[in-house]
Amino acid sequence: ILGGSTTGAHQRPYMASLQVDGHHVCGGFLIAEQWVLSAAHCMEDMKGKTFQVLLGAHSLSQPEPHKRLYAVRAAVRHPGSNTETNDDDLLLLQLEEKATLSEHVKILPFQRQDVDVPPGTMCEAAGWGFTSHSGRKPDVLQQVERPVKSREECNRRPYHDNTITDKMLCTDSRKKDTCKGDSGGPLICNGVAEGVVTAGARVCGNYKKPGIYTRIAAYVGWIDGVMAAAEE
Ligand SMILES: NCc1cccc(Nc2n[nH]c3ncnc(Nc4cccc(O)c4)c23)c1
Repeated sequence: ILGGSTTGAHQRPYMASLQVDGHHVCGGFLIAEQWVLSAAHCMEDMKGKTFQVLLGAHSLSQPEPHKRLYAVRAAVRHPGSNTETNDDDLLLLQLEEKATLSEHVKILPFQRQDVDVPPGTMCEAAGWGFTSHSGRKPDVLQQVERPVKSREECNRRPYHDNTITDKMLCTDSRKKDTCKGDSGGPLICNGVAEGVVTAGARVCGNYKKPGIYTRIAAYVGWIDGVMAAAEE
């Protein structure tokens, strides 16, 4: 997160850190007791390594009473996701067991109505991604407030030039923005998860490349279907 601030400890108890070999690689968030939603691109540089999901954390390094690493029973990428585009950039992670919910570990509701967030709506992103262009990694959770930018404007040059589909949304990225390591985290508008951070052009903090998010409401059928199928 560029240009943001440290979150109050455990004020975002739905946040997940996706870890490979004990290192934070992506964000994610708890959408059900045994399910974390994140971004498919987070699984790209995995080379068959194993994911773990850290819940209940504020600091990535310090011992905290409610921090707990969960093994992943299943990782389900959206079938439309691929390395060439930002399309369908969603990943569902089934935890090895149900998360123990508490004041520090909670489910974040997501938007189920497939209606665009009005441009200008102030939303929040959070994560443990880069806090500087030089690649500084924070130890504690960061957050930033960003206004939604209309798809019509976001699709113009010099912005994203017609690559933003109806299943994506944009936020202004002037100085304050998401960055490497924030992928997979939520965009929260009025207390509801509306988007999932996707890297897009990978540029951070440049107004010419607004932040891009996958619109969760456009994938409710897929999300419910994957979770239901695992219950059978
Ligand atoms: N703001 C959009 C966004 C959301 C999530 C991730 C990303 N960026 C990135 N995703 N993956 C990456 N691999 C390498 N470098 C990256 N960005 C980068 C790194 C240092 C300085 C800088 O200005 C930008 C990214 C960008």
